[in-house]
Amino acid sequence: MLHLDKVSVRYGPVRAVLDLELAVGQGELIALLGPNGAGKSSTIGAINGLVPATGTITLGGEDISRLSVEERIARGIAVAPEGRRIFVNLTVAENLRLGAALRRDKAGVRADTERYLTLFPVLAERIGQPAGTLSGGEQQMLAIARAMMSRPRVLLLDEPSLGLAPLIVTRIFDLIGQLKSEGLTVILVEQNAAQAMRFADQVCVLASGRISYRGTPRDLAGTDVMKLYLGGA
Ligand SMILES: Nc1ncnc2c1ncn2[C@@H]1O[C@H](COP(=O)(O)OP(=O)(O)OP(=O)(O)O)[C@@H](O)[C@H]1O
Repeated sequence: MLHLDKVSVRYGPVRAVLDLELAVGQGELIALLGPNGAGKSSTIGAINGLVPATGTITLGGEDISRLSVEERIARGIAVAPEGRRIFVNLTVAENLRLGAALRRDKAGVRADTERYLTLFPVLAERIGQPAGTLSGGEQQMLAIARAMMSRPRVLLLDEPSLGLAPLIVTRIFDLIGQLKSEGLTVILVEQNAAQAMRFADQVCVLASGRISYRGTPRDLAGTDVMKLYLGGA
């Protein structure tokens, strides 16, 4: 579904991502782990087009490397960014509508709105409230629902657990697991390795812009990577 070939990101003299190779199949979830500054967010930015990158990115066989952010959204790439970045002064309903801004199928947008309000009932209860009045967990749910409103084939999730209580994190990962079970392809940047492993088909550890480890969650059991990220589990 999504393939990265020799993708690199530079910020002036800083080499944030170096010749990254990544392949994710339809309905797969790949977890990107790694310390602060490893290049995880830059990788997400390279895929959605917000960060200039070299190399080749293909989606369903089509080269999207030179397309704009909007063109990539139209082809099925959506991001729920780190820090959520919802529009705090707009209502929940308005945020959801913006997620579907590039869609012309009004009936489909209505049906998807219903669907995500059913999947995230707390958003239905707060549909007319400014998004800034939602709790952190609710804002994260809104960020995911807003991203899903563009009907993505690939959802990029940047640290969905950041700053949230464990119970809320579990709830959010349950929802991510459900979307994956419906065929969504997910690239997940996450510090909470235990949660990321629940649904991951592949785990990649980035260090200084390169992949230092790649394997299935089962391969990871008992390795140093596991000790580093799961405190010796
Ligand atoms: N806009 C920018 N200008 C210059 N350097 C940047 C910029 N954005 C990121 N960097 C640098 O690129 C490297 C990778 O950053 P990136 O945010 O991709 O890492 P990360 O793995 O997502 O880290 P974190 O877990 O802290 O979010 C870091 O050294 C960072 O300082």
